[in-house]
Amino acid sequence: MAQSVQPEDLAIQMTALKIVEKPTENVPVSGILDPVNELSTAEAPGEINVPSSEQPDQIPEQPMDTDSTTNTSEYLPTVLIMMGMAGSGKTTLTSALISHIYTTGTAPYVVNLDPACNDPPYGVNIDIRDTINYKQIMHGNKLGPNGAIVTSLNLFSTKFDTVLEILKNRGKHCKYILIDTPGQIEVFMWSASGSIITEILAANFPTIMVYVTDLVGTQSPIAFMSNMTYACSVLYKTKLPLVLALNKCDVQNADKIKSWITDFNSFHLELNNYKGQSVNLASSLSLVLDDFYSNIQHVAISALTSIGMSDLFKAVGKAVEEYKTVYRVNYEKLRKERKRELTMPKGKSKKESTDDFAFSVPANSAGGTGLTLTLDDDSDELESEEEDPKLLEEDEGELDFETISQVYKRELERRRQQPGPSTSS
Ligand SMILES: Nc1nc2c(ncn2[C@@H]2O[C@H](COP(=O)(O)OP(=O)(O)OP(=O)(O)O)[C@@H](O)[C@H]2O)c(=O)[nH]1
Repeated sequence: MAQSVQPEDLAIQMTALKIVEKPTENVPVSGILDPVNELSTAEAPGEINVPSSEQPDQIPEQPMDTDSTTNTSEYLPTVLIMMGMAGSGKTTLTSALISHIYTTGTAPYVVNLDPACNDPPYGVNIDIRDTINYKQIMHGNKLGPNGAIVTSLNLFSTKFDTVLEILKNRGKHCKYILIDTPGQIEVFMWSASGSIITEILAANFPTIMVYVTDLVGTQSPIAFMSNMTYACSVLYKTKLPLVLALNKCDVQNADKIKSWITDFNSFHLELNNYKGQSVNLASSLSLVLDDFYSNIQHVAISALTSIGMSDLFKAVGKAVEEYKTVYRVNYEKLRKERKRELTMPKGKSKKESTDDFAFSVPANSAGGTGLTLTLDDDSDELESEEEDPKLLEEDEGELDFETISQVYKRELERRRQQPGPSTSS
């Protein structure tokens, strides 16, 4: 049954949140300034706890271009966001990637965004579970499991500026930042917080979606098509480069799936063996997905035995190039467009082209139960912010993402001050 959460309750919970960073044994974090001091001078709204017994070692600092507007991500770490259906092998793959990255002589930085997961088999630097008590959220707000995941992510995203500060500092000393996400793709992908987190990351680092597909579970063309439809929605929602990791090749040969991806006819040939309405749908969808396949790379891997890890990293390398030449270029274009609109005199149709602005928070996009972020299309608050000259003076590269975060917080504040049944499931 649908549940609702009083926003004022969540606003109170939000203020008590702390981002906890753990430089773990497995994932040493090195050469970093004292993050507590640094963040306090940076006026970050969140707090971080670093156990004093776990102070990081020193390593020489690498040069990094801090100008986020110039697309020189040479020294920036690559963010890999692990996506995929439940049980596809995201966590196992994250573990395999960590091992592989260690063999190159560097340590990755690891973030867990799944509030409901069991202890992962690797060290995590920032774990949403250290900030949010998922069970408390579920029981305290009378939510179901998915509603509690959405609410946990929404609460966590309000502190993501603190996480970003940490990642920027730690990222000077690592090549990869790995982000594990909940198995419920739609919960992450179609929640406002999922969009905010992904977009903030993509604005600051080369960010690649690694979509993990379970080869065993996608042997029938219908199951395969369902899975690819999900992957396609991730690609078009984020517009980020996507690498398809065909996982579990140790127990299931990937040749058939690869041929379906590369050869339209071989998929249709297989479909002929099936009957029913879903076959027609799969057949029609395959026409659409042909274009999708041409935009992605696919690699057969085994997260369990580490087969294919080198190929996966090669694909990631190409995806980073794509990020720089396609995503980043489009982002800069849209950012300039957005800035031009913001500086337009009042009365002009400044929001005309923002509907298809890839990086804005979609109205009514929070989805699910829990803390639902709903921005009115003609929000006065948003307009007044657009006209705020202070905002216009801010770092151009981060303007849109600052705005998202501020709008989010202000929306919570507004709801807190106007109690009423404004969240719904
Ligand atoms: N044979 C084989 N099993 C695998 C492989 N990768 C993962 N598994 C198994 O698949 C199961 C699910 O793996 P997880 O890594 O937990 O999958 P997940 O996508 O993180 O699952 P959720 O967190 O529930 O979304 C586990 O039993 C793994 O051991 C693989 O490459 N080969």
